[in-house]
Amino acid sequence: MVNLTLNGIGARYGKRVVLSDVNSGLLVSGELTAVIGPNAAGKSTLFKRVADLIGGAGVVEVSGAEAASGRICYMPQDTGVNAVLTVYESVLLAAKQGGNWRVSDEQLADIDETLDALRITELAFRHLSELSGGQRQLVSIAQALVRKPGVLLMDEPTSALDLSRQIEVLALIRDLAVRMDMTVLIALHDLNHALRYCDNVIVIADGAMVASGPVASVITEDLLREVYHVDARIENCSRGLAYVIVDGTIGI
Ligand SMILES: Nc1ncnc2c1ncn2[C@@H]1O[C@H](COP(=O)(O)OP(=O)(O)OP(=O)(O)O)[C@@H](O)[C@H]1O
Repeated sequence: MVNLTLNGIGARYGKRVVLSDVNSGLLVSGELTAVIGPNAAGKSTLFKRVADLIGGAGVVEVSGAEAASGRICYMPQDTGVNAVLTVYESVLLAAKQGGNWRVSDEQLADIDETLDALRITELAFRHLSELSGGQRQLVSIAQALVRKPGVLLMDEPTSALDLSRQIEVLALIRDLAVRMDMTVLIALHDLNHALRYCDNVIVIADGAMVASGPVASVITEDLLREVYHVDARIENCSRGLAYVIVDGTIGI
C-alpha cells in the first residue's frame, strides 16, 4: 500500500509564483487521480514540484511499502528522447535507473511484458529517432511503467495517441495501479477520460486548486462553466456512462 498526500504545495519560477496551496487529501494506491485544468493552469508545475524537480512550498507525504525507496516517477509531457538508443535499450536503461547494473531474468521478462501490453514489441530494436510521435509516447509510458514506482505522475500520457491506443493505455494504467500497488496522478485534457478511468480529480486554474474529490461529484456543469468557460452538459449515454458534451464557449 502506497499513500500520497499533498499538503499546501506551491511553486515558483524565479520570483513568479505559479502555483499555491494544492491539497490532495489521502490518495491511495490502486486509484487514479486526474489533474485537470486549462492550459498554463499549473498541472505540469505541480508534478515537477511533487517529483522534487523544482522547489517551493508544501510537503509531499509518501507512506507505505515503497516510501523508503522514495520512488516517485515523473513522466513529462515532452519527453526528450535519447535518439542514439533503441527502444529496448531505452526501456532497459529506465528499468535500471537508480539501481545496480545487474539485469535479472525477471526484469527482462517485465520489459517484454510491458512492450507487449503497449503493443510496441515490434519496435524493440528500432532507434528512437525513427519513431512517430505516438510511438515515442508509448515508449515513454513503457519507461515509466518498468520502473515500478510507488507514485507515478503522468503528464498528458495519451496526448499523441490514436483513439484505440488512448483507451488501451488508460485501461492498462488502471489495471497496473491495482496490480503493482501504485498511486497514479495523471494530467488530462479529455474530461471524458477522467470520468471514465479516474477515481479522483484535482482541479487547478490560474495556479490555484479549485476543487478535489471523486470525479463524479467534482466534474459538474457548474465547474466546467467556472473553470473552462464553456456551456456543457454531463449526460449518461445508453450504457449509463457519464459524458461531457460541450455546446460552446461563454464570454470570460
Ligand atoms: N520553466 C519555466 N519558467 C518560467 N515559467 C514557467 C516555466 N514552466 C512553466 N512556466 C509557467 O508556469 C505556468 C504553469 O505552467 P504549467 O506548464 O504548469 O501549466 P499546465 O497546466 O501544465 O499547462 P498545459 O495544459 O498547457 O500543459 C504557466 O504560466 C507557464 O508559462
